[in-house]
Amino acid sequence: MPGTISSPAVPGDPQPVHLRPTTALAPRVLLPGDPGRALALAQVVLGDDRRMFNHHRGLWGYTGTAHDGAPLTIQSTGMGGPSAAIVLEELAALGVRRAVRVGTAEALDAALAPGDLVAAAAVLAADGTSRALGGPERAELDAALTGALAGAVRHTGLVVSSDLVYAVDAAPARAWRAAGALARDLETAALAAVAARHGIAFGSVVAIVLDAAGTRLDDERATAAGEAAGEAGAAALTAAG
Ligand SMILES: O=P(O)(O)O[C@H]1O[C@H](CO)[C@@H](O)[C@H]1O
Ligand SMILES: O=c1cc[nH]c(=O)[nH]1
Repeated sequence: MPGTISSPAVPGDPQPVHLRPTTALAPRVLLPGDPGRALALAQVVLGDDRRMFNHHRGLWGYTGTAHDGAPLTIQSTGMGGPSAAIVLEELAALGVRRAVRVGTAEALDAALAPGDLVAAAAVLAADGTSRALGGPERAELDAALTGALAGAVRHTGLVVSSDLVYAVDAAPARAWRAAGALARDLETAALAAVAARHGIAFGSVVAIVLDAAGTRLDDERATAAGEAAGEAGAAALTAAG
């Protein structure tokens, strides 16, 4: 019918709607939440052939050749599980096979210092999106990517994903800490659930921007920490080949 486009042929395998790529994408991708981090990483980990391929919905995406000579895409997911799930679902339809979230997070473990990087070996799903997708309460992330990240960062372990940055109740954080979670973000669990549905190898590394005592990094140091997570993610995609 004029003025319409064909609906997805296969439920769960949609035509990209929120991403509008203007060029082919790489089969491997870094997934920062923050579009600004996507731009900063594009300038650091991609060569001179880098180009922006998406700005629709403010989801800045870049693609080019990484320092290992292979194509690499960097796509921001926005904040929260629902946005992240949309983005990875559409990247799956666009052929992505390996993905690493390169994010920021709040520490639960008092041993973590602001600026520390944490590789998520596993994620506890305390968010609505991963549960709506039928994901497990606890998901293990890709062993090869996690192993490569673990070699580059100070902490590797359990991360939890929730739906609230501004919590209204301290009890959940106490329970996550008791379960051994080192840090909390919003997207790792949702991305793990989408990745599992599509057979995408998925890892996650997060920079601590708020410690367990409530000390928050200033903008400059938080930006640098997020970029360090991004560089660790790019190196892990190379190392885990
Ligand atoms: O810095 P990014 O990757 O966006 O990740 C974290 O920062 C946002 C909250 O400040 C949430 O998206 C959270 O998961
Ligand atoms: O979940 C998060 C991640 C980064 N910073 C926060 O304050 N919360």
